[in-house]
Amino acid sequence: MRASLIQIAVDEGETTEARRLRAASLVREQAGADLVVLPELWTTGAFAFEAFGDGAEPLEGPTYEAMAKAAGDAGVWLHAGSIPERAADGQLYNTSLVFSPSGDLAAAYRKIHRFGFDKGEAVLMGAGHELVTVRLPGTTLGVATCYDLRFPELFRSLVDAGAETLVVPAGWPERRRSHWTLLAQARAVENQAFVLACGTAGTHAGVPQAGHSIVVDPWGEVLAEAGADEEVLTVEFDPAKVARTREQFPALKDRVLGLETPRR
Ligand SMILES: O=C(O)CCC(=O)C(=O)O
Repeated sequence: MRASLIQIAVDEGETTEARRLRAASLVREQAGADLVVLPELWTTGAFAFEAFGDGAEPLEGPTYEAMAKAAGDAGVWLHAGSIPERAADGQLYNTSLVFSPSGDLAAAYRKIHRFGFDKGEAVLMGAGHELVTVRLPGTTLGVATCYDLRFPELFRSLVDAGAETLVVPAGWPERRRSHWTLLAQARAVENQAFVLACGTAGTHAGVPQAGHSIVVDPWGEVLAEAGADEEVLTVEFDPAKVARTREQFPALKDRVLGLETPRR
């Protein structure tokens, strides 16, 4: 399986429309790949909180249209990263879109864990509540977004739902890059799954982005890692390695569920 992670730069000098056109053209250039991944909130920037309102789109808005067409033109599965979605009731969500090679929407995932504690995304956007997996030929994707990476129970639930390849678009900041790399490897090792984590490059809202998109195999080995700048990270991997790893080192079978909290 060939995957291309498009670590696009999100800088304020470029308009959303220009970046959308550029992203669509980068997706088309990946024709021949099986799966293409874009990062989180690449139209506005994950830290450009004041742009979320104006940059918000209905689910089937301009980014949906452009990405559906690009996926169909390239004939690839496309995880188009996430958009600030404005739902019919006006609520904003950080929503990821996955398209099939015919350009049809295969899944939409509203980010469950919102980042910012008492500000930013955590107060501006609503929380998703649904796990999302997507069946591809040869593997099942489990979908999560950025800050979700810090919550292992979400990934375990995705594994229980059949996920073998965990796809994590992000807008991760440079100042916590060591956590990004460590957590991507941890999620791969503990779930015996591939992790494809695609970040952004550039600086927006004064926050330098980490870049360093990374692909980790079910044994925790880093198959490919990008640098800090805009880059397309392409990697070949064998999805059957998930089943082999889980069979040869069957740690997932030793889970003990339903532990009780001790009474004091
Ligand atoms: O968890 C982190 O350190 C970064 C999370 C983040 O930037 C996000 O979810 O947008």
